[in-house]
Amino acid sequence: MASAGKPNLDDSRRSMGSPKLKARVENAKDTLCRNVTIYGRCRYEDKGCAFNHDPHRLNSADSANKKRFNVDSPSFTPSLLSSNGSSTTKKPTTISPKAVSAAPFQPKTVASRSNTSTPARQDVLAADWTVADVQEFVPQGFDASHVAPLQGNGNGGLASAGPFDPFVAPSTPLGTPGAVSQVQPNPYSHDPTGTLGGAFFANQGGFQQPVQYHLYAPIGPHSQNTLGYQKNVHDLFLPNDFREELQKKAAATLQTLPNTQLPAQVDYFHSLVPLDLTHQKNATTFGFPSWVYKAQSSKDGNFYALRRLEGFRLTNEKAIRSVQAWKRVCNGSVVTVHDAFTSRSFQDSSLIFVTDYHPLSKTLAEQHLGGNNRFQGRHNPHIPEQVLWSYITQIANGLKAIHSNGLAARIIDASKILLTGKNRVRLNACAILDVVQFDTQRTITDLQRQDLVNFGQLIVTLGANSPTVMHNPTKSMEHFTRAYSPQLKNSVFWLLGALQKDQERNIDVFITGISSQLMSTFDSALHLDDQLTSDLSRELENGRIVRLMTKLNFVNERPEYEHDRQWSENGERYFLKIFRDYVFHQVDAQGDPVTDLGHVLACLNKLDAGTDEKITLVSRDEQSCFIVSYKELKKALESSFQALSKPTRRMH
Ligand SMILES: Nc1ncnc2c1ncn2[C@@H]1O[C@H](COP(=O)(O)OP(=O)(O)OP(=O)(O)O)[C@@H](O)[C@H]1O
Repeated sequence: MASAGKPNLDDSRRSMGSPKLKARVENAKDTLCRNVTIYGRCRYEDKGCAFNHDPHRLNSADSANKKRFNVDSPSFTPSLLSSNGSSTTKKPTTISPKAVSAAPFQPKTVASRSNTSTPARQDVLAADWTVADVQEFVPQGFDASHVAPLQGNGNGGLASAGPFDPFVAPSTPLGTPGAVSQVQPNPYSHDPTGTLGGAFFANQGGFQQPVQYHLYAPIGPHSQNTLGYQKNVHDLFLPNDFREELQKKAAATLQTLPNTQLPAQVDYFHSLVPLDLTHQKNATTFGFPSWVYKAQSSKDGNFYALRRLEGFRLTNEKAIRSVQAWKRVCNGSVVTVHDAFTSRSFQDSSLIFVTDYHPLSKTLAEQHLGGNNRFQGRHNPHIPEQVLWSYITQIANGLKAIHSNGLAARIIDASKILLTGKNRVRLNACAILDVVQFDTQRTITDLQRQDLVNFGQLIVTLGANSPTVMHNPTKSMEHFTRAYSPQLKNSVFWLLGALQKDQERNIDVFITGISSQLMSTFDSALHLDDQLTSDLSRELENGRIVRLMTKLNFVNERPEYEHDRQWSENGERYFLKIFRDYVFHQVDAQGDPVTDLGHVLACLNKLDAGTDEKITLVSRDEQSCFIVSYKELKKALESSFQALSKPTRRMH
């Protein structure tokens, strides 16, 4: 009930000189910092955090301090509790002060993903040789788990390597001392420890308390020419096409193939689904027919791509050891290699390579050349120069990582480069020739120069939209010169001449030569990053609101409490019941339902934030009318939910 005699306890409007505020700052010293409770320590302890960081000091404090955990406690949850905000024309309603101690919503159990989706490993079809069998010297205490992402994550899995934020002092060591230098921390990644991502309890970092979670600040980029009335509900959520793409990728990842002839188990993989579009045996690339499958790992429950080389017999155990070096190539332009082993699961002797799986990816040949020589007559659209430069930049990035690891890609072919997103390419099927043609006499420098030549031929082939264009080099170069800028032509010519010994030609020199194009591709990547951040911020609210609605629905309309006056028709639950009508069941002047998503989101956000704004709630029979603040509703919801979570507290 809105009691006239009580002061208005609206903190946000208080002046700094308020005696109550001063008392709060005093009290903070006696309040254990919530960062200490949650994380064990507060990184702002020496940087001005006003709260107490020594639990012992708190324990020894006199009992008067304990009394300070009351409505004035400067905690994260708005804890002002009084009957000042509500009024009823029928019966006075108060909220129990116990609501103040209501804990925040925590899901009770979190099922481990691998526990639910992963059957136990069965070692019935053990392989003859695996990379893991053949131990190799690993320099400086290298920990493979730091560089082996389980799924491609767009930045080559660096997120798992303990990214480094140059603006934040690290709270934990970045990795084992002496970790291999190739595993560079990504300065653009977010703090994976979550220490900054969660609620920020101390009065630090410019946050005002309470944090106004219901305030929306749209993050750019914004479309320039839209007026207010042109906005619609889609502006609040992920763009439809992006959502659709993510859903299709998830569906492809989870696809299974019942009644398949494929083996049920290949070493530690199961649920194989073929990814090849044709059943034609093609041994041109590797010297053996190769097949690609999606499969789920029994070790970690994740999905991988398995490439099988049919009929391969391993004669030299050192050959498969060469894959160890590939496991260390962790780059956004290379499909990460995880493992290799021989297997008899396909009733033959096969060599299996395990790599990242990129759902719904196509090869560049499928995208631009009409598949593998199959539809040569088909007209393929011309690839714009900017797209070619983007491919060149990404492939150069991949080659740089490969060459600086002392390796060579050996296959740079349109049929072995994956398009995993819009204009996003990754070198695939690396490592295979290192095993299959282990006995090659060519030096690594020679193979790296050959990579550059293959790279040049790939660009000419793509530029001409024809897989056979390199059969007639003069004609193809003439075409390329006509269709593209001199800078692009010169770069490609330089690559094609990489085997000439006249001058030093390596990937570093090439990258220096195309630096202006690197900047433009980098800028596009930054724009994409901005766009994705903006899209992500729209989704930010959804998670919170789902949790809030879940809580509301837990509390409202429980049949087992139907005759419990304490539960549904009395006290705080009654507010919530009428509040539910206020949010979802409003009708307009004609009695038609109001389905205004904006109203729902605004109400729920205010509820989540516990604002001081008051609303009028009218019961369905129009006999009761409450004026109640969101702050009180929030407390009512918290305490009702707590009562549900703790059965012993039930009132019957
Ligand atoms: N790591 C991967 N993740 C997802 N899909 C992949 C992966 N590797 C290959 N694929 C898909 O599997 C299919 C077959 O790949 P493959 O490399 O065998 O190409 P191909 O066009 O069949 O060439 P070839 O005729 O030489 O075998 C392609 O559609 C490709 O997009």
